[in-house]
Amino acid sequence: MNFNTFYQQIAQNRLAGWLNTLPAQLTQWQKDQLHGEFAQWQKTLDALPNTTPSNVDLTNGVIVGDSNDITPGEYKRIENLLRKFKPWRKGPYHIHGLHIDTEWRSDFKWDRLAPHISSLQDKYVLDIGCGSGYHLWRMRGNGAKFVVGIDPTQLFYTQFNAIQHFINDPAVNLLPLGVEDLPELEAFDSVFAMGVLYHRRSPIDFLYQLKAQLVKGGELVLETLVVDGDANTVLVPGERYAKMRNVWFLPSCEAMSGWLTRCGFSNIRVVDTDITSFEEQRKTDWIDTESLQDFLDPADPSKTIEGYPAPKRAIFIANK
Ligand SMILES: Nc1ncnc2c1ncn2[C@@H]1O[C@H](C[S@+](CC[C@H]([NH3+])C(=O)[O-])CC(=O)[O-])[C@@H](O)[C@H]1O
Repeated sequence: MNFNTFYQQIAQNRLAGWLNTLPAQLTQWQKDQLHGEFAQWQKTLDALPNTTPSNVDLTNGVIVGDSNDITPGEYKRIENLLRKFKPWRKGPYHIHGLHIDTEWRSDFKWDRLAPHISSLQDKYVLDIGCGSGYHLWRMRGNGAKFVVGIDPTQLFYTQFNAIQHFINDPAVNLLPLGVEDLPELEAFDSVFAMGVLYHRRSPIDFLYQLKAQLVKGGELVLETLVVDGDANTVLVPGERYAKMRNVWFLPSCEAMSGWLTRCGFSNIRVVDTDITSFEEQRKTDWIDTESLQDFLDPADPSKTIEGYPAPKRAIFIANK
């Protein structure tokens, strides 16, 4: 929980303006965290053994060393400690041969979008709502110069730090912030916002917040739940959608493209649509909670348990 290295880095780069607001925010955040489960997780992080990975592969996955780099005792210790950070939702991670088989195959999403995005070589990249940061590592593997993820969920921040413990790459960072905490940085070449728009009560304001992080001409990669329909179709579910409470707006692809146009984005493309499969989201022994199978109607998996269309996701790419 020491952000000094991050501050030193951004003082030297185009994010320097962020130093006007960020240290005060993070100092306040740190004051609020010094108790309960989070304090316990910090102790668990401190107990992780230091290792020297023989290789770090962020191109084909997030693959850190292999089991020959460590003793069987260290392997067991790493496994026991990392299991304390369940549920592991986004991944998978391979740490010295230990396969963290997460609920989501986040690599599937990466494979769907990777052929369509601009090269991240030497780019500044921001991932809003990055979860445990799986895609941050893949962005770095794609050549990004400096990667920042933000996510306000304490557990995901902790999981990121567990992976960072083994990779130790100062160019990849996760800050425990929400999108609403960001000033208008206008500094990132690419901004990713995946799986977040439907959690926002004001999706148009959210799109403006994303735009405010991009340099002129920069690229937005937005992934969200969509429904079938025309430019005027938007589903606002009842209290729950697929058992999730905080789901607000599910537009059709046409409606979503219209919102992006209204917010001043150009060159808007839908590069992929995909119905979430049981291969991509499923229960594993790295989560103790329910998963997709429990969220769909057992008699008709094309519907959620509430009777809405089952989760279908689309990837939009646009420029500022
Ligand atoms: N105000 C907020 N600001 C930023 N993030 C937030 C906020 N509120 C919640 N989140 C975060 O947004 C993420 C959404 S999950 C997508 C993960 C990844 N992007 C993925 O594409 O796999 C989607 C899902 O599982 O429903 C979570 O990690 C929240 O903590």
